[in-house]
Amino acid sequence: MTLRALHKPAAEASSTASKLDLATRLRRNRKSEWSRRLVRETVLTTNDLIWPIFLVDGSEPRTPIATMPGVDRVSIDEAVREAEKAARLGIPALAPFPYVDPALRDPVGSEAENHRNLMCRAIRAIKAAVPEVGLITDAALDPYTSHGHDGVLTECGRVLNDETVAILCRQALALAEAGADCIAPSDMMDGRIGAIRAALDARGFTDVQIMSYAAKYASAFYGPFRDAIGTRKTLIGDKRTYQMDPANSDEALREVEIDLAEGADMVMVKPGMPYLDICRRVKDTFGVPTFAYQVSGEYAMIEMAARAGAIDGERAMLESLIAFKRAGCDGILTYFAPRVAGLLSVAA
Ligand SMILES: NCc1[nH]cc(CCC(=O)O)c1CC(=O)O
Ligand SMILES: [Mg+2]
Repeated sequence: MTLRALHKPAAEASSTASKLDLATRLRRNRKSEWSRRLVRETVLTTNDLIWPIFLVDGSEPRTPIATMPGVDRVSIDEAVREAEKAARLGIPALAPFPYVDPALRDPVGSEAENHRNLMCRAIRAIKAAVPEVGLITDAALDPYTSHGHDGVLTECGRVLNDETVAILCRQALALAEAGADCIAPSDMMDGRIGAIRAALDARGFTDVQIMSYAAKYASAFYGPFRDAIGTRKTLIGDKRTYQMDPANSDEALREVEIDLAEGADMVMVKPGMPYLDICRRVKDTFGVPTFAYQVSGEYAMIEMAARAGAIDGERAMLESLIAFKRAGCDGILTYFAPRVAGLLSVAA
């Protein structure tokens, strides 16, 4: 029986059952699709999407990532195709991440400063072909270090803050020089936003934006990402001396406040779904462009559960993304970006 067949006249539907005397019945506004559309408080649009992609050198155009079904590492040529796809679908920006040849990794991440590295070559190629798609490029050393940390590691296992920030500034300059529109420091060193802003400005890159990974937690949900960029096996220890404790919320506001004072144009909360309370507090407190990263482990949970038949993948994807909008986010970094954009363009 279809839903339409259930729409019987009220008189016929009500009969002997005893009636509650309710002035307000919230279900009235939910009774049909037109009404649900009318009272909907938030919308998800293609303008809300940032699409993270993984780059790799070599002869293969695409290599799969076992823990992220449906997401591949792509060559630079293929990344240009992805950027063209983003433009076609109306996705505003891409966030590329490199799988760096292990032979190029060293303790201080020197390859990050190489103006001819994989990221810089990809940025130039994408910007030459599809200049209208924004490129939001990660500044952090983990793809480039032999130990997988986001900064310089001492022999006794400490990640050095100020030494790392100096390198991040040079990395940011290489990215900006290659044509990056926005630098996204994801390392969680103290003071890096101000230092990167000053370095960019000193070299004339005053229009290059900074999206700060401001409240980034030491999370188990980054597992598949570390497979994608090849740091899961090499990472020594964990990142709890620089990424935030999942138990903290007030501290996230301090992180955001400081990054804004240092010149961040946009801020990010990461991971996403387990941290929607943080998104809401950040948006309510500062009223600045606020983004969330629906990270690799969140993607994997939804996608793998869907492939196993446990949940409806398309609905779970859309529900997870509208939740970010409801929590106050202006946009979401999500591996689902092309799929969602495809759906939204069909719906429009
Ligand atoms: N600078 C590292 C970085 N940048 C983005 C992610 C994770 C993104 C994801 O899981 O999708 C990470 C992982 C980490 O901190 O170990
Ligand atoms: Mg900070």
